[in-house]
Amino acid sequence: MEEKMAKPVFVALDVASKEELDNLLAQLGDPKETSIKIGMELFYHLGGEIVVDLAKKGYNIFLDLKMHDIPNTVYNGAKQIASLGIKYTTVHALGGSEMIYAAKTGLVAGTPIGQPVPKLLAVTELTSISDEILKNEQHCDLPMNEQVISLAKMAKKAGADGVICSPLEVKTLHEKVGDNFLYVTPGIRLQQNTDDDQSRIATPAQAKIWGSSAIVVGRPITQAEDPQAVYDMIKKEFN
Ligand SMILES: O=C(O)c1cc(=O)[nH]c(=O)n1[C@@H]1O[C@H](COP(=O)(O)O)[C@@H](O)[C@H]1O
Repeated sequence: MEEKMAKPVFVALDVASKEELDNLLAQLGDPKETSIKIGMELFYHLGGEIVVDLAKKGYNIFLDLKMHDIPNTVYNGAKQIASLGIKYTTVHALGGSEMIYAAKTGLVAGTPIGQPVPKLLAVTELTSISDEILKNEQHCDLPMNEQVISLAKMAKKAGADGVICSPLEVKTLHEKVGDNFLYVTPGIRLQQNTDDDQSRIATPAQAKIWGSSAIVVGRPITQAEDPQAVYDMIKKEFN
């Protein structure tokens, strides 16, 4: 993500079939201008082959499998992921520093010679987690901002290239964790109110102001009447 390049807006392709995927991609335009996120719904259905195909077409791919397991298993999983031609992938920061380091070394070991190593992003607290859930279900004594900062510092030390967090936390993360780290933010909504599963949300313009390195947008694009128009509008608003 060099400074002069447009910052990526990853479209979360959370669809259930190849047909829906093809329909959506046809509406998003030139693969070389399009950043996509493939998550568990599509990957569990279609597997790695579709990822390789899409990478060959030129899409900038974020493969979001949120690994969270013992270090040895994550190392071997990351090694496989690195062979698919993707640019970004995820682990849960709560898996700990040893697991994050294992993911990083697995990615390095599995990347074909001459190819760039995929960027490793550690999910801090999911954007669906509210202050109440953090306190009452995770029994975390820290406020959300501090918990995210603490996980981001740990992930950076362990070898991650960046974190996934809400745009609401990015300004403080720049101050406390540094500018030379990626802050990739889902929880993007076009208005301030939503009645869905997201909790810590912001608009693309706010994400830009607070310094997100990239944003992830699913339903506001995929469920729009004109996904291409909304995608183009969000890219402009964020860059
Ligand atoms: O890792 C992610 O991408 C992720 C982390 C997180 O904390 N919150 C979050 O929503 N996501 C993903 O970002 C996408 C958001 O989709 P929408 O809520 O439809 O915009 C989904 O694919 C989620 O899996």
